[in-house]
Amino acid sequence: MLVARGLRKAYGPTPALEDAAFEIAAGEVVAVMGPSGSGKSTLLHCLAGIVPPDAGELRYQDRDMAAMSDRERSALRRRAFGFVFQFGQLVPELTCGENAALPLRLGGVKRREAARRAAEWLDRLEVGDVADKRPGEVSGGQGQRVAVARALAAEPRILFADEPTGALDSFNSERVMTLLTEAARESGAAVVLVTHDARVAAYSDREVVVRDGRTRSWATA
Ligand SMILES: Nc1ncnc2c1ncn2[C@@H]1O[C@H](COP(=O)(O)OP(=O)(O)OP(=O)(O)O)[C@@H](O)[C@H]1O
Repeated sequence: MLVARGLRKAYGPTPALEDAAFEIAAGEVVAVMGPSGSGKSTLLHCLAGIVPPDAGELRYQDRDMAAMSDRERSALRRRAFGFVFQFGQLVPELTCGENAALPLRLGGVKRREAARRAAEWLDRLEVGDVADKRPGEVSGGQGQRVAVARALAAEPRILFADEPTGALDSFNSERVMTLLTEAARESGAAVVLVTHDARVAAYSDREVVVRDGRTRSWATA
């Protein structure tokens, strides 16, 4: 579904990626691991078309992402990609239900239908009861589940998750990972999961380790 070869990216004199490779198939969960500063987030940002690599090949469903215009790339991100970050990044002025419906609304889905689909996903993530609350009124674990519901409600082909449980205790972390991977597998979405936590990586099918901007891949034990 997504294939990258020979990715390079430097921030000024600092190399972040040097000859990194990556691939992921539909329904696969791949953990990206490695020490702090090794290039994990940069790899995720390049794969998601957020940061343009300096060199290398990047193909989504056999389409060259480098050859796309900025507009095509952002349409692809909106339509086919979902995102979850360490801190849910919910919009504080909106209720959790409105937050979960937001990507659907931006994709042109009518308000009532978007609300219905968002509510279904909030229920699946066990946070249906906080739909009318604002993010400031819910716990970290609940907020993160809302963020996962928001990402999955839009039915992305690839979910990019950067330390999605980094701010959670171990109970919430395991629950969020279970719900996230179950939901992704059911919908056939691929998941690119950046984490430094081996317990989180254990939910993946395969691990890619980044060291000094270079990648190595193997099956999760
Ligand atoms: N926007 C930026 N401007 C300048 N340098 C950057 C930028 N983003 C990352 N870097 C540098 O690129 C290298 C790789 O960073 P990256 O964030 O990809 O690592 P990481 O493996 O995700 O780290 P962490 O686990 O600490 O989040 C580091 O040396 C970092 O300082």
